[in-house]
Amino acid sequence: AGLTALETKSLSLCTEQTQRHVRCPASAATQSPQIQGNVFSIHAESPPRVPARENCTDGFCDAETCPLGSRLRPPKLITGKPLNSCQPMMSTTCSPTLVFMKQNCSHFSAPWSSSLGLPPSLQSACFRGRPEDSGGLGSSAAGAPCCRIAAKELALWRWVRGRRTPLLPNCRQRPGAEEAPGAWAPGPGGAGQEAPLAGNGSGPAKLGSKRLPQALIVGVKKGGTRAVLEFIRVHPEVRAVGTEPHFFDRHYERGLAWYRSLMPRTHSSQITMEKTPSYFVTKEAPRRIFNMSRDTKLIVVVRNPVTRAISDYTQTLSKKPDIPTFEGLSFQNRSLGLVDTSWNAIRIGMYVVHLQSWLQYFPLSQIHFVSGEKLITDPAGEMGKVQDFLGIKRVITDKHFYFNKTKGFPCLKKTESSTFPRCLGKSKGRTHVQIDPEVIEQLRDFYRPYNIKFYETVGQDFRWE
Ligand SMILES: Nc1ncnc2c1ncn2[C@@H]1O[C@H](COP(=O)(O)OS(=O)(=O)O)[C@@H](OP(=O)(O)O)[C@H]1O
Repeated sequence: AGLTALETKSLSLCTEQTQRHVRCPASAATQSPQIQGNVFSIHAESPPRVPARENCTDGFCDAETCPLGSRLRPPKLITGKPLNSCQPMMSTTCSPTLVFMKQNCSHFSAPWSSSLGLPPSLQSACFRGRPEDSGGLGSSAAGAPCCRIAAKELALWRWVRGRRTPLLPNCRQRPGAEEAPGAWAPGPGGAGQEAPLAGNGSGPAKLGSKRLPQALIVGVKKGGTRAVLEFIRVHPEVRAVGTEPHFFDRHYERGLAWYRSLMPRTHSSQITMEKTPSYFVTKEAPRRIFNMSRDTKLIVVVRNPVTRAISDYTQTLSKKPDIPTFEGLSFQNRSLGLVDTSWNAIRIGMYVVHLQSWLQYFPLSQIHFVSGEKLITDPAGEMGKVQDFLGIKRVITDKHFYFNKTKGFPCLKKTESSTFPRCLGKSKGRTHVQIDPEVIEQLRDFYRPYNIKFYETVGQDFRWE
């Protein structure tokens, strides 16, 4: 069974940019293959900026390094390449479907291509994936040899065929492995409401609709937001966007329909979520979120603001080694103890200041504060409270976590998409730069009144002193 002309073309429509983002599975997961005229293409818009591929590792993308818009480059047609030399093209294959498959690829073991019924030209272009292609997700990378690229191609192939073929018959599939919802999603819908899929009761229709989120993790940067999102999405009643959409801060002009198109498909009983930590310090975000829905539940992961600032600085330093010292940036006048509140790393930690904007639109009962510290020492306890807040059964419990000594953090025994244990990526749980203890003391003094006011406002003592 050879590919039709259309299918052949589809494989040649890949972009350089997408290749660079091949490690951004979740962001890609919102792209949708589209048939445009006679060719296969990607629904695309220009990105605000393009992160380097190496900044987008582990399937977890940092806000700064992997903005959602970055993947939305207009596709370039790669011409003149014969199909049987398309390995690089395959690695640039450009759709959500494809990248989602990456997550499942550890469920396959090669050889797989012959089981696909692909033509020999395509089979020869496939290869056994390297272990790191299995998703690069911490300890799960030890899984079966995996064909990330092959898996993508398979997904594309299946998508083009317009049906969901059974998973590879000759491949080992781990029990419990399941395809991510939204994997076979069509292009972005119209208005901001639900977008149910047309269907005949099989395939995508089973996956539900794209809905605007009912709950958001709005902050704070470096508080532990990724951990909360990855932990909560294990819950069967929660589906979440993997990358940070930055809709309410950077992309608001794109409209709710665009935003909704990024969402995973959910059933009516499921909660759609996303996390973008910068919302918490974005002046317009509370009003914009309120305008989307006044019932939106808000989660804020807070952490000792001094440690948070150092974490923030450590992250920036890892990308820009030439920046001034933390000590230098923290003060307008160090000897006078005058802290520079215009520096974002400092300003973000003045939680009570930012909270005021939220309280103008949302009652406190609609905002849940997670302790970033307890999230590390007692993840199940903190996640229990998150589940209560979301009004869902306490499914995520102690038995979902184990402490990974190498990582020094709690990790998941299994995830939403994999039965392998998984820790967060390298950018989570970094060793912090050493800071002059005197500066730390000065910053503690600076934050104390803000912290106290914050505890009073939210009725919770986070014990950062
Ligand atoms: N289980 C687990 N594994 C790894 N890391 C964990 C975990 N729980 C909380 N944390 C803490 O999360 C901090 C990163 O916070 P965020 O995910 O909010 O960062 S970001 O704003 O999205 O960049 C990160 O900060 P650093 O330690 O400074 O890197 C971690 O301390």
